[in-house]
Amino acid sequence: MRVIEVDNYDEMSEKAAELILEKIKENKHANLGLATGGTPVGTYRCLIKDHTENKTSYKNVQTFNLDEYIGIDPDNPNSYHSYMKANLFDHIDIPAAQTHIPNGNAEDLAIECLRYDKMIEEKGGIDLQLLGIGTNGHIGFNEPGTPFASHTHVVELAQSTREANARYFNSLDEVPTHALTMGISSILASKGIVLLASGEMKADAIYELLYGKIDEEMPASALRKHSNVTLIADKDALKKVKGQRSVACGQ
Ligand SMILES: N[C@@H]1[C@@H](O)[C@H](O)[C@@H](COP(=O)(O)O)O[C@@H]1O
Repeated sequence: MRVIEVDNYDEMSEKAAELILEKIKENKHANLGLATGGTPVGTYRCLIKDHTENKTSYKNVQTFNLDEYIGIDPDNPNSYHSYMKANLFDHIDIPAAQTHIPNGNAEDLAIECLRYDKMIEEKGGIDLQLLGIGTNGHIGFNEPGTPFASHTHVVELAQSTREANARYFNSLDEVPTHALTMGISSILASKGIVLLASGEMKADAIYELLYGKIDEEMPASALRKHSNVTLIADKDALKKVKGQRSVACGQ
């Protein structure tokens, strides 16, 4: 795993946007895997700024989001559909039909999961997957204990995840209990992965990711099985690994 240490959130966001833009320059038909949460908002802001100033085009890009809540309307301001529109899609030239997000309101969720994986595969797979990390090490909505072999599936959210995400809702009761998420195996199928982490809150998870066991109880540790992962983390997120950086943290 390549580790890029940056000073703060803004530098992390700029670096991540740079890697995404490099990918689009290399291949204007790039398939991008996108994430939600607070962490990638700055990256999306940098992409929007670049689009405005340098006119990088997304006309041929396809995007695939990691996850979506079950049981809230796509128009609900807290859905990941709304998040993606507000934070990125409404500000760049990507055609709506090329933005893909699991449908948490599908009549048959099992069929929706199969459809989503099949669609990603049929479109050639993901070239670059952007990821955040939960304080308990979750990626997407893959909570501790999720099999590494999992594909897109329905999950029951951990109480700690619901509490962490309650800041976006009026109350904890409003936070959905379930979600659809790409599985660990779907994530590992990406050709390249960029994981972002900022702030002290993520320091334990980053320590475990780099130095803990590769274990299903720590979902992000599966990333150590992938040969092309870049972690961009700020000083606060890397706080616990200081002095240990010479230890190999690869596969
Ligand atoms: N499903 C998302 C994850 O994709 C995200 O990585 C995580 C961390 O969120 P934040 O970036 O706000 O810390 O939260 C949510 O649960």
